[in-house]
Amino acid sequence: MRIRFTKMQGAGNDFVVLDETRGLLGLSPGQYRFLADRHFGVGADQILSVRTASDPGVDFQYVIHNADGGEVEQCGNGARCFMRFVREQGLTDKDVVRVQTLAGLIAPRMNADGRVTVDMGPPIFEPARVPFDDAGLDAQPTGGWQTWHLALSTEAESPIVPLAVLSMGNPHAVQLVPDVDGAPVATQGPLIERHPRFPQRVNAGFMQVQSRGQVKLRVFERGAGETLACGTGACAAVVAGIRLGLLDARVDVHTRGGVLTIEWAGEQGDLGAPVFMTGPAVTVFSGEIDVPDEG
Ligand SMILES: N[C@H](CCC[C@H](N)C(=O)O)C(=O)O
Repeated sequence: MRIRFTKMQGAGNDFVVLDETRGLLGLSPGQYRFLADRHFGVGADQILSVRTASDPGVDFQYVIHNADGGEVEQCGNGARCFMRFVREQGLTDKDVVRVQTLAGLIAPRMNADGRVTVDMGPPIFEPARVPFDDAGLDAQPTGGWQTWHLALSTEAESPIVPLAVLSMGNPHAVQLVPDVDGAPVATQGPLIERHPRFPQRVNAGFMQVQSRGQVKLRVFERGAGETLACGTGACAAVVAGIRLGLLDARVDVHTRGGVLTIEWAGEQGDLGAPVFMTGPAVTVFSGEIDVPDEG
């Protein structure tokens, strides 16, 4: 099957974007994996599908697949690229669009400076909704909130890691590190991602707090490995930092691929306040590719 695609990136988190507004391609997990493959396909962290929405008042549907072919609920950097794509492709002339995702409605806005701000909706803290299996565990009071001290393997000398656990529609486990560049992302990332207490796996964040308004972040993403940036990961890390009493309401998140600005009013106690993420969205190139039928 020959398909057209657009390659995009948001702070170095890269995507293959497919316009399915005129008909669904019906791709299999294997075909998504092929498109994401950096040697045999196009290469991307996620595949984003742009589809029409059925509900009145909703402009588009946004479907996300990780590089491993699995469909997921949300992708923040992808939401910014989604906004740039629908404008550049002439699918809308609106400055703000309402987009239906598996995680619920989001509202990306194209700013005059070319950056995109997305209302990512409110964070979710209930363990069962992350989902996180907290059976038999005691949350450890940490700052103004809590962390969960998880052994990363059954071996005797396994590290015990204090994790802040929450969801942005997709699951996140965030830990504080003194130096993000020296953090054990490659070793602990996969162990956290597939930890048995996360029944749908989890994105593993490593956050270095530099001040109440500046952090550095690396994320080992569920289904993609370490990416240069993770938008929902940046949202989750800042919300966790605010709840732990370490951050103010507006934070610049320095990732390996660029800077994202996250704002959350939850510090004033409104835990249901939406999280706003602002950052870049870049079109790299468009092309066509033959996708093998078996995928
Ligand atoms: N790996 C994530 C999906 C992509 C999220 C990330 N690329 C972002 O910008 O939010 C997950 O499995 O939940």
